[in-house]
Amino acid sequence: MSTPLTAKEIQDALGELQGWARDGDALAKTYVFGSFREAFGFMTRVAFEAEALNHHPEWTNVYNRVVVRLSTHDAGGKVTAKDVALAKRMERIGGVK
Ligand SMILES: C[C@H](O)[C@H](O)[C@H]1CNC2=NC(N)=NC(=O)C2=N1
Repeated sequence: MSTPLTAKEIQDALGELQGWARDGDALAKTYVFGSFREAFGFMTRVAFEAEALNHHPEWTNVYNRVVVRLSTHDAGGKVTAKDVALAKRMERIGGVK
């Protein structure tokens, strides 16, 4: 069972995650790319990371934009360390947008 992070732990994590914010009980970021191909390439690479982590994003793609929300279903939809880990992997892939 994943343990939900405290509000302070979430804020501390967000301090290291550029462009991310708390959205209810999730971490959220909107990535904007130069094209659909770039956006979908990002999603493809993240998909393999998510599988490796066994932790998956809730995301929407419209053309060059990918809206991401991360929370942990197994923790009642709260934010856990797994969400922070996946966000950091996404930052390494997507970089600063
Ligand atoms: C059965 C499978 O291991 C679980 O459903 C995993 C898969 N990916 C997941 N992703 C997310 N975001 N939260 C989870 O609790 C979760 N659990």
